[in-house]
Amino acid sequence: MTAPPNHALFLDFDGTLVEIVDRPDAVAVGAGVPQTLERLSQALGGALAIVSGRPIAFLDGKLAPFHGDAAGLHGVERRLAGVLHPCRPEEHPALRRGIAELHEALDPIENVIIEDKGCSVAVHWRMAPAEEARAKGLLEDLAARLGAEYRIQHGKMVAEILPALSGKGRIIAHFMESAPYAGRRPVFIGDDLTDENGFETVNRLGGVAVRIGDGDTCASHRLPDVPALYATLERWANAGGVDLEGLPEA
Ligand SMILES: O=P(O)(O)OC[C@H]1O[C@H](O[C@H]2O[C@H](CO)[C@@H](O)[C@H](O)[C@H]2O)[C@H](O)[C@@H](O)[C@@H]1O
Repeated sequence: MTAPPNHALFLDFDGTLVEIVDRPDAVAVGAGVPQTLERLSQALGGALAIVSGRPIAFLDGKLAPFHGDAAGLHGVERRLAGVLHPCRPEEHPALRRGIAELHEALDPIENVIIEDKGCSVAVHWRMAPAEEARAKGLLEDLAARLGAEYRIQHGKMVAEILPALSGKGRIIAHFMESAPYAGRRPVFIGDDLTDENGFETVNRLGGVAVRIGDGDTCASHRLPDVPALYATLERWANAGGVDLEGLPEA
């Protein structure tokens, strides 16, 4: 069956294109998935973007040789049609000082991980669940001191501080105003709280949201897990585009 050539596809990374693992740097993309993404991107006329909380440089390292459109740090940085708008850590001096303070407070605590992403910072307690309250408390204190230019984003056993003008919904809407996305129907696939904001946007734009795994969601459709997504992407690449028929409802 040939899929109609009218979709734009947005894909989250952690929990969607890779399984959730204990250490943020230990994620691994399935064999052949970057090639599938490349074929699917070509079938969609380039209207395929990775939309993640990770830095774009990290995504590039994990997804090579795929090097398509991407939004990193929940939209703080973006690459569209090969043009990169990077995040600039030097524009965030107060955040940088705050990250140094977080290191002082949290480095002595075993298995709490600080992920410094330049213009944002995530604190992970997956390997130290008893430290959740302390980690969140320190981040909330720092966010309060940083003021209205920053916000907190909660995720799976992680919380992060980001520039306030970030969000997956906002960046998906931005991509949808530009070629080759404009005029297409957006489809966004993700797994986490951070993706619900993107789901709301594609719903508003008449698109389709797909949640990976369990949990309350405003997505209309659901896939059970990462392998099910891999199979779906492969099927779509072979069909020449996104085909929503048969996708389970949420
Ligand atoms: O927007 P995403 O691509 O889904 O990224 C969201 C955050 O995901 C990462 O953390 C999550 O995955 C880790 C690796 O599996 C896991 O150890 C952690 O518990 C999860 O919360 C990533 O490390 C963050 O930077 C992303 O913002």
